[in-house]
Amino acid sequence: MSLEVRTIGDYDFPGWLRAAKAGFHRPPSVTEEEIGLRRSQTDLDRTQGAFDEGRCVATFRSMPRELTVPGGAVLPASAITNVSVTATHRRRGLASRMMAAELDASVRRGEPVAILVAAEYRIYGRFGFGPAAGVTEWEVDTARAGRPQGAPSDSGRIDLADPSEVLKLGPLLHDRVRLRHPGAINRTERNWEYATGTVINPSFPWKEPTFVLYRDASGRVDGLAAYTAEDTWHGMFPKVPLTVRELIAATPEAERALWRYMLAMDWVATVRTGFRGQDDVLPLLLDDPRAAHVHSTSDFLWLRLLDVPRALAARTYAAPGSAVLDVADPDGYAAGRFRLEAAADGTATAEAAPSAAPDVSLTAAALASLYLGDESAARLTVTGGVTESRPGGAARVDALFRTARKPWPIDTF
Ligand SMILES: CC(=O)SCCNC(=O)CCNC(=O)[C@H](O)C(C)(C)COP(=O)(O)OP(=O)(O)OC[C@H]1O[C@@H](n2cnc3c(N)ncnc32)[C@H](O)[C@@H]1OP(=O)(O)O
Repeated sequence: MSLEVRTIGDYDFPGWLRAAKAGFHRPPSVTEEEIGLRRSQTDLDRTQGAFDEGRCVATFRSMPRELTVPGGAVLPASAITNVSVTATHRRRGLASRMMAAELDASVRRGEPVAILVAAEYRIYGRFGFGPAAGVTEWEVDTARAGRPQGAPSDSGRIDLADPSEVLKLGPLLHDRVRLRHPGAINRTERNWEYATGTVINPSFPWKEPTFVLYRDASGRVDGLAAYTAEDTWHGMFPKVPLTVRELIAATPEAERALWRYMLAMDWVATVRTGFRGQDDVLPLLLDDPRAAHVHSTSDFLWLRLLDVPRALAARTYAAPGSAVLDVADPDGYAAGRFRLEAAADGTATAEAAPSAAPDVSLTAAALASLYLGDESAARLTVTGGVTESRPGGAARVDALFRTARKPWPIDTF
C-alpha cells in the first residue's frame, strides 16, 4: 500500500482536521464553524498530512514561535503540534516521515531549534529531542498552609478584571514575563482570544474563569491570574476547590501577592496550582510548605537542536570559561564538535572546532536537556547521555550551563 505524505492544501483541510481529532480521541466530526476557526490559525505551508487513497490518516503541523533561552534572548523555534496517526495506520513510519520533512524544512527556514509538548515520553527521543523543561502541579491544603509567608509590604493592589481588560493588558505583561523564564514561548492574538473566551474552540469546553490583575503603586500591571472554583459544601461547611488557570508575574511582589490572594480566599479548601516550573517558589510562600502536595511532576517541553552554534551563542552562561562539546546525532543536524567560549558578562561565542579535544561527548538529546538549564551534565553521565572525554569535563560544562532557576514552559501549544 502506498501512503502519500505531503503538505496539505485548502481542500484537504476538513479531512485533515477530522483525522487529527480522531487521532487524539476526540469526536471526529467537524462543523463549518470549527473548520473556519481552525483553518484561520493553520499555516498550510507548515502542515502535513498522510493520505491513503485520498483519505487523510495522519497529521502534523508546526508554528513559528519565539523560545526564551537563559539570559532572556529569544530564538526562533518551530513549535510542532497536532502529531497524530489514526489507529488504523500506526507503526508504519508515518510520524517518522513527517518529522523528517519538518526538521528539514525548519533548517531551510533558519530555525535553530524545534520544540514540542510530548504526549508520551517515549515518542520523540528517537528524533533527537530531549526533555528540556519540566512542570510540577501542586495541590495546597489551605487550612494546613497557614498564613502565607512574608509581610504584604508592597503597596500594589489586586482588582478583578473583565476578559476585555485582560485581552488588552495581558499581552504586554506576558511579553515581559516570558522573557524572565527560559522555556517560555510567545502567545498569539488567538491564544489570548481563547484564554479570555472571546473566541471559543468547540473542541475544548470553555468555563469562564475569574481574572485578577496585580498593579504596582504606579499602576503598572505586573501580574495576572485566572482561576475557577466549584461551589462545594459539605453540610454547612464550605469546601471549595480552586484551580489556578494561570498565574504570571513580572516581579516578586506581584507573584507573592497573587499567591496570597489565592490562598487566603474564604471558603477555599484546596488550591490546585496548574503547571508551574519545577522549582516554583509557591511551597516556600506557605507557613507550612508541606501543605503543598505535589499532584504531578513531569517532563513537558522537548527540544531538538538544529543549529548548535547559533543556539549556544544565543544563551548566557554562569561563569567565564570554555568547553568543547562533541555532539553525536545520527540525523546529522546537531552533529559535530563545538567550542563554546563564555565571557565574564555571560555572553558567548560558539563555533565548529572539529580538531579540538572535547571535554565531553554527548547525544543531541542530552544537549537539549542541558540547554535551557533543566538538567546537569553530572546527572547525564550516569544515564550515558554525557560521557567525559577528559576528567572533570562534566563539571566544566555544568559550571557554564547551570542556571539560577529551572526553565518554566508557561504555555502549552
Ligand atoms: C507534539 C504532539 O503533537 S504530541 C502527540 C503525539 N500523538 C499522539 O500521542 C496521538 C496517539 N499516537 C499516535 O498518533 C501515533 O502513535 C504517533 C504519532 C505517536 C506515532 O506515529 P507512528 O506513525 O505510529 O510512528 P512511527 O511508525 O513513525 O514510529 C517510529 C518509531 O517510534 C515508535 N513509537 C511511535 N509511537 C510510540 C509511542 N507512543 N510509544 C513508544 N514508541 C513509539 C515506533 O514503535 C517506531 O519504533 P521502531 O522504529 O523501533 O519500530
